[in-house]
Amino acid sequence: MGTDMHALGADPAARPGPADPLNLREFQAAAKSTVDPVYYDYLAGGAWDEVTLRDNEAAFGRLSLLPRVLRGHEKRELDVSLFGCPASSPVLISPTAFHRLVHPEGERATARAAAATGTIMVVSMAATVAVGDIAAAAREAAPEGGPALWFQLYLQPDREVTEALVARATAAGARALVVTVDSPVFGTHERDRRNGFLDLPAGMACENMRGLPGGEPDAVRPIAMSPRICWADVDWLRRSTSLPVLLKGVVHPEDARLALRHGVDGLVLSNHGGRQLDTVPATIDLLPDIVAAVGGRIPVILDGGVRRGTDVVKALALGASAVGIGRPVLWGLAVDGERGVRRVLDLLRDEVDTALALCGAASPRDLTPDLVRGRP
Ligand SMILES: Cc1cc2nc3c(=O)[nH]c(=O)nc-3n(C[C@H](O)[C@H](O)[C@H](O)COP(=O)(O)O)c2cc1C
Ligand SMILES: CC(C)CC(=O)C(=O)O
Repeated sequence: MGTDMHALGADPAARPGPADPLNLREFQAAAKSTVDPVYYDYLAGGAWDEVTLRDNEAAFGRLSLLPRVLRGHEKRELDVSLFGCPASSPVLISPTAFHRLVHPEGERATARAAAATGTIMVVSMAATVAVGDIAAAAREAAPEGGPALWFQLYLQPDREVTEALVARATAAGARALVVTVDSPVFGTHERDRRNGFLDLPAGMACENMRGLPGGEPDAVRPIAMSPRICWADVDWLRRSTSLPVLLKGVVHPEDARLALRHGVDGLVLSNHGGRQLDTVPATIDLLPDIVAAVGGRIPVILDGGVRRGTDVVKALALGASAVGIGRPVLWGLAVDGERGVRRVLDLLRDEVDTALALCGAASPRDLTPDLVRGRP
């Protein structure tokens, strides 16, 4: 056959075996069959009726792509640079808690896969491996250039505790702070209530929360979600670190404008994968308004429901600088540890590459809003 049909098959080492998942959905199915159903429900679930959870994915399906033709590009360039971090694709790893629930290596394996593929990983404050150990694992996998890790933070009511967390992340080499602001209280996950999943199993803990000020040297402090947190806390953080500060979970255009006024460096447009306030719109539906509010002054990264290269292309065309994936990384990790996460990242990168080519684009910069249409 003259075309490079199934180019993946060209390299025997990269060729998937008959049972290997071929796309992110197949990874989800494979994860579901291996992960303890209680933990699977924790990963999969959303808040209350899970309206937002479903809509994040459904909304991508309601959009069509209208490609351009005859553009004469030979190959695509997927690299992006965000806050001085070069990345091999516009897809980054959104912060998710508790990776050791699905694989004994936990965040270490995820970080190795991220480093090996040149992917930015946002480490969750609720990681089951300490950020310093995650960074060490990433350095082993890709010694040159240092790990492209960012650190996700819930601002703690006790500023001394937040300060200690920021100091740890900075010492580990984190290149940006992602402050999650959609969680003044924890959303209600009824699947977890029904299953009685209220705490981590013995031997697992939020390692970043160990030995913080005000506690015993080895004690693990609970993560506080506090409705008292306000813009003054963002101002304080902005003053107390030289790292870029992003806010994750801004969905209202007025808050996007406020973020600019408070000197925030970037936004992650996110509804927490439908796990906080239910019935918030799908993030892809909110993107045009947030992009308009920001007016190109800071990058907007979108997450929620990204499962295909076409989803990535739609978000970039509508003005996102990059997208994040949450659950798919955990599916890859559950199925095959570091290799599984690598495969998830590689599959999505290949899909983005093909979708760009089919849209007549040579890079994310060529994607414009006219390529996206609402379905009639
Ligand atoms: C199991 C799980 C744990 C999560 N933990 C965190 C977290 O610790 N901090 C945070 O800001 N967001 C957390 N999120 C939200 C993700 O960062 C992200 O916004 C969401 O998963 C994106 O949607 P997707 O899973 O559809 O890709 C979590 C999501 C899941 C599914
Ligand atoms: C431990 C939690 C704070 C993690 C989280 O954000 C989530 O499960 O959605």
